Amino acid sequence: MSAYDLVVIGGGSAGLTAARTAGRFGARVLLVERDRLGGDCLWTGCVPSKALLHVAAEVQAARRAGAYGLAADSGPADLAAVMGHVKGAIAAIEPHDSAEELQPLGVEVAYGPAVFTGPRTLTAGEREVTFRYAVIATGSAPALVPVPGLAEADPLTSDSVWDLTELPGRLVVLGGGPVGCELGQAFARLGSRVTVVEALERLLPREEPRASQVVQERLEAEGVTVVTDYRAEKVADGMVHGAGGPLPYDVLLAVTGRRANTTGLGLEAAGVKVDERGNVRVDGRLRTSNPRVYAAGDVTGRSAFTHLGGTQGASAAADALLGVRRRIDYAAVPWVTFTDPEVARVGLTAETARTRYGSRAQVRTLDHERVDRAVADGRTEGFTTLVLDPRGRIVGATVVAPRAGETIAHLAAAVRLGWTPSQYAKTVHPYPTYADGPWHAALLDVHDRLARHRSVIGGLMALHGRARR
Ligand SMILES: Cc1cc2nc3c(=O)[nH]c(=O)nc-3n(C[C@H](O)[C@H](O)[C@H](O)COP(=O)(O)OP(=O)(O)OC[C@H]3O[C@@H](n4cnc5c(N)ncnc54)[C@H](O)[C@@H]3O)c2cc1C
Ligand SMILES: NC(=O)c1ccc[n+]([C@@H]2O[C@H](COP(=O)([O-])OP(=O)(O)OC[C@H]3O[C@@H](n4cnc5c(N)ncnc54)[C@H](O)[C@@H]3O)[C@@H](O)[C@H]2O)c1
Repeated sequence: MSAYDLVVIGGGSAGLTAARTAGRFGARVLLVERDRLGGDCLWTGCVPSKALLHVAAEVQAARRAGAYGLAADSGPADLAAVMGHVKGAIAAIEPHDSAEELQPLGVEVAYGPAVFTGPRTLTAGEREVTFRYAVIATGSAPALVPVPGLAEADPLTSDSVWDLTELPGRLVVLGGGPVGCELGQAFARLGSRVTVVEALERLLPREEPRASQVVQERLEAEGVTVVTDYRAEKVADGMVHGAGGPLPYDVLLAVTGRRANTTGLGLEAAGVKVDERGNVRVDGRLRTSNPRVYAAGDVTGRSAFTHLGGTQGASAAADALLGVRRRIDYAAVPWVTFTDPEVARVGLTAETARTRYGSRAQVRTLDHERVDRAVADGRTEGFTTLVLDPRGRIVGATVVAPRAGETIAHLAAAVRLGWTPSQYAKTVHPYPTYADGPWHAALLDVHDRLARHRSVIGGLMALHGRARR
């Protein structure tokens, strides 16, 4: 039986980062992967989706070229060529996540499913292993909602959509969350007739209502049919059926959420408990109910993003091996939905702030008609919202704009550091960029405060004038 300081189960974003971190500490580390290193992000998530969105954006730009006197091509794209670009991006990134890259860090890789056999033992494929600590980083998988006929219709999911070789004619996307909106827009731009169906009253229901509205208007302007408040009741005869009428499809894509991968892991043998939603239950230090076993990434239900999964993986490894407690400030973790325009957020929405602070919450919104870069690009539909707590600190922000994902990083720092808008505004931002949105939103607050303290400033000016006389 081989013994390790740390055994990491799952070689996705969370597991790879946990293993690399532990390897850098000089620990004896085993990473167990049942399939292929890289996980969801590399093979079926972030990388393929962003590569697809890139091609779709280029196709969209070509379609608009007619407005500037160039011959615009309005036919459908060649999906095989598009997927060639997607696979190229995966192939270029794959080596960074490989066993060869891990080896110099002292991380061993074993292939096969990991199954706990006791609180400090597991099998990794054929091997029996003991560990001082383990990190469960087995991720999540697409979950089908229990709609009669849906499973039988064998819809595509975000796992299998990458195997398409021909562009769907009529594509119905069940689920208007980030995956549904990103993929729905991409396929529409490539030439499919897309219907995005959302059970709740708006797309991207976790975001600011205005962000949902901007995205819906954009999708509709690009030919997508958006159906909200629609509960699918049955799938039969090539149609989704619900109170809103039948929705016929050639290809059905079900992207209605995900479920943690815990089946067959032997969690009971390890004394690891799951919560009522099937996620591995963790405390603030990412320890499970077995203090020798940690969990990180999607499997915890406390992360659905690569950057957060990685951060959790590193924290879990440092906590286990060094006793270093790195509290993750979840309130300051940004995320982005990569539609066009992008929807980027950190922290509270205006509504959650009002629920928490009542009327003492303050909200500053700047329309991007006031952002010169947006005007130059013809992209003034976006906006920036800053949400302030009663002490005037930035506790939330939403940016809707092209490249909002780049803009949100500085706002995440502001939330983490508890900055007020005036502290944020002290950093000079380059002109003309979309970062002007948050900067000017912060300046709005500064100017408002100046206006409210006009008499004090008047007094100061008078004093200064007298001193100079
Ligand atoms: C379409 C799509 C687009 C996305 N886009 C983004 C984005 O733009 N930005 C972003 O931040 N996030 C994005 N995400 C989310 C992101 O992909 C996930 O949050 C992230 O990949 C989760 O990482 P993880 O390490 O927790 O799990 P995973 O990456 O799923 O890795 C888990 C690994 O564990 C292995 N495994 C499972 N069970 C066992 C077992 N018993 N034994 C051994 N190995 C096992 C699996 O084979 C897998 O390799 C997207 C997701 C989807 C579906
Ligand atoms: N850019 C990113 O960081 C990114 C991109 C994609 C996905 N992700 C993450 O991956 C996870 C999964 O994303 P997702 O979009 O699959 O799930 P999700 O849970 O975020 O969204 C699913 C949507 O489907 C809707 N829905 C549920 N049942 C339905 C039904 N019967 N009919 C119609 N609609 C229904 C839900 O109301 C919800 O809006 C999310 O947590 C997301 O944050 C991140």
